[in-house]
Amino acid sequence: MLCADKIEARSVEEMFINIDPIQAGGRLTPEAQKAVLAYSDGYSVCDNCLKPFRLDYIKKPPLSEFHEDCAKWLNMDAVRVVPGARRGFQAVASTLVEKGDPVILTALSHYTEFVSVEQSGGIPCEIPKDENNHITGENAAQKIEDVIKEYNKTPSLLFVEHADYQFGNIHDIKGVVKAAHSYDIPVLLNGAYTVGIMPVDGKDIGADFIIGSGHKSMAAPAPSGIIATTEEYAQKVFRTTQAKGDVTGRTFGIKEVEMMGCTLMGVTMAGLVASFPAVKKRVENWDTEIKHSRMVADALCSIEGTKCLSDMPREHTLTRINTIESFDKVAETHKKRGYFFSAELKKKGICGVIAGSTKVWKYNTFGLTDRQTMYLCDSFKEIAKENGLNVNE
Ligand SMILES: Cc1ncc(COP(=O)(O)O)c(C=O)c1O
Repeated sequence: MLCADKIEARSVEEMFINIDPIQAGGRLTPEAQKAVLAYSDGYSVCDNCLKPFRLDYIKKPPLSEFHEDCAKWLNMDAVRVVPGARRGFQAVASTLVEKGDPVILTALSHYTEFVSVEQSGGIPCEIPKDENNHITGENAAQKIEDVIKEYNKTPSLLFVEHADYQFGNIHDIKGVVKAAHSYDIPVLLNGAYTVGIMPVDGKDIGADFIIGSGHKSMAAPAPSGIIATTEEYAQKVFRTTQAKGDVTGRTFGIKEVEMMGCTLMGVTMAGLVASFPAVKKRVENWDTEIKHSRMVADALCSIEGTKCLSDMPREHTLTRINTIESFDKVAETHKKRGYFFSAELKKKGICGVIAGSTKVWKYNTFGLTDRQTMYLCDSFKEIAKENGLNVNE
């Protein structure tokens, strides 16, 4: 059988409440699903690529408008699309980091940030998290001082997560930016878990770069994402090519080096653009998302022995939970061992918790309705009670 024959219709989103920590913000809107079908061919958004030949100038479909609107929406000066947040990190690091430069990351940085530093030959230096799993301006300032002393060089870039992938905590970004800017270090804000799900105001935050992930948080197909920056850094990161053919003398005009000319030429671009109006609207509902997240965290914490490892009350929809003293105790004697938990959730139509996890695990409530949220709370409590755990109602 050819592997292509094994790709079947995917029913997860229709049949289950999906609380997978990385999938919640990337589910397509109906508009994006329609656009994906319409633009399923290879270079489909390039039908009307007229002079100047570059993705961000295309008017039909309205890609140039998307670039402008997206920059405005983030209160930044310029935006480009990239195949995933990681390619945004790569473009910035490749522009600003020289071999041997120290680069500041954090103890909660994603591996793709480290890899982008590695590709550029930089030396990663981590800001430690504090006892509350937060990255603070104070710790950032201290780390910068230490790094300058150790390497006798000012770091060329600082990465910080707006909301981190481990705890879903929101960090002291303004404090970190203030510390970095007092040493003239540009700041890249990793908005993989914020751009597209909660309001983000670049000028207010003061970051030099904001990176978003389309498939994680902008209801777009993978791999997609955006890189937003200021006028000053747009000149650098979006510089155009100087390459020249030495036989024919050809030049390549307005193609941007870090974007390799053009980036998202088909279905990913169409999906990102089609979801954008709904994405802009949904960030305004962040208060409701937080209310839902708090309801679920409270329901889980009402189960005796369960501890929320993320900030409480929740300020984000991604949450890390410790059930070593609750569901894992059940797993010790259950005939399905740790698999009992995901199996019971599945019976109730809930998926997204890694099968076998009963110790420390993550979930994401983003996008659930009121009814789904209440159902999820009740389901966790029911599973607890049915397996002999105490629930504090
Ligand atoms: C915090 C964080 N940053 C960046 C990424 C990479 O994003 P992308 O897949 O869009 O490149 C991830 C992916 O899991 C992530 O969790």
